[in-house]
Amino acid sequence: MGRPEPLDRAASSPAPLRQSLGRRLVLATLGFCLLFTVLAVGVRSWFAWGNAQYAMESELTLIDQVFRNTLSKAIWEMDSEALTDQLDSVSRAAPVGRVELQLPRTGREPEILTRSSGQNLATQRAPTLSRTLIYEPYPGAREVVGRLILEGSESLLWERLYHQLIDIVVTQLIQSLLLAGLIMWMFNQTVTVHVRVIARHLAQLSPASLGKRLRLERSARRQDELSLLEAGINKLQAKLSTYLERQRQDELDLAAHRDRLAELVQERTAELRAANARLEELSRSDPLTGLANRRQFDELKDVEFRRAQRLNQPLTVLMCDVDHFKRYNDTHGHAAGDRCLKVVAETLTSTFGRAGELVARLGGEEFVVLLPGSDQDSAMRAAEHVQQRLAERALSHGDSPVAPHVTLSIGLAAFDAETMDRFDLLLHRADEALYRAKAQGRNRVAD
Ligand SMILES: Nc1nc2c(ncn2[C@@H]2O[C@H](COP(=O)(O)OP(=O)(O)OP(=O)(O)O)[C@@H](O)[C@H]2O)c(=O)[nH]1
Repeated sequence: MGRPEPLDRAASSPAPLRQSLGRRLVLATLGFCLLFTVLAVGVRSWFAWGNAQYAMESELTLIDQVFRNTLSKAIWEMDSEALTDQLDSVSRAAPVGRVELQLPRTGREPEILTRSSGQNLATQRAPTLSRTLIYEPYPGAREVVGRLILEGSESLLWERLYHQLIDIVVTQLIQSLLLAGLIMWMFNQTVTVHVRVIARHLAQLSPASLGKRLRLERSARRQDELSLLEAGINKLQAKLSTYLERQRQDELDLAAHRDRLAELVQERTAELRAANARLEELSRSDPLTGLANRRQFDELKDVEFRRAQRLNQPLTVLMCDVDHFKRYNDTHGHAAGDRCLKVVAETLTSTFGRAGELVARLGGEEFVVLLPGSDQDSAMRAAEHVQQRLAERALSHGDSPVAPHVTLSIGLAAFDAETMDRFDLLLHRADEALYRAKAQGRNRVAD
């Protein structure tokens, strides 16, 4: 068995990852976190600004409460030195950017005394507190002595916001980065690791390993999309395995059928060959005696004749005819006639059994013997020997004037290269000799 081939060669090793899901998720999370950080910083800064304004307003209120009575008293008593000291003290307070004291004068514009911290900006985003100064020289007598306007220090506001802003940005960034890291770690632990296991499993899959189930290394209690994917892959493998097994079985059955068919074809071919050989033999042999028939004789006679011509070898022909065979048939019956013909055939074949010698039945009670290599004398002796052997068989012939048993008349002709240029002439000579043998009284050999 060779090494099992992966289902798909292209998938045998996973392609290198150009972009991992985890990396994309981290980048997206980071982008989102940065956007979120910017928005959160903006919102928190807005609230921080509001809180700073509120805090500054509280501080100004406190300053107002601290200095209101002493200022009112200094104005009432027209103690300009104390008033100046008080104003300077108020303006030196950190939250105060500018302080203005309006002193009403009868029939004239109010006198305005101002102090600035020197760092105040012109935009006036800082809170402003405006209070009426009232002095009570004795209980129940309330006198309005002026108006105190406290403007907060905007530069201080910005400074405080700046410090808060750094805190906000740093904490927000840390939050975002921690969140992105956490998401990345969780995604890696819960998804990416298992997706890689699935990809590796699929890449190593081959027809031989279809039975190996995919198992994700995580709690079996988890039932989510990855569980669906795991179950789906295992189900698909099982189906594929069944399908391949059935296909393998079908192929085996098909191969068995094919082999059986090939055997049958071989058997039939052998039978046909044998039948053809048998037909061929039948077409070339006499069915009654089994001797060569005229067709086979005609095929071989010319071969032997040409060989005798070429090699200048002797060749003789015996034409044999059963004497008064018609009478034999009439006396003993046709079936006995058949048996008689068989005995004559056996006698001939047992006498002429050498290689190249051919005994054929030309038809009826007429036989021919082809004797290559035999000259006239030896052929004569052989012919007489046949007659003798037939006589020994003593086949009774009840109506033969020649002998009480079946006899043969034989005409003999030898090949003569000078007078015979084709076989028919030799055969004709043998026929003439047979005619002479008959004419001379039958049961003899004539040449
Ligand atoms: N039983 C049998 N008889 C056959 C067969 N073929 C031919 N014969 C018979 O052989 C006989 C031949 O008769 P003829 O040609 O007159 O020859 P004959 O009687 O031998 O006379 P001669 O040749 O002059 O001695 C006929 O009666 C044929 O019917 C055969 O296959 N079987």
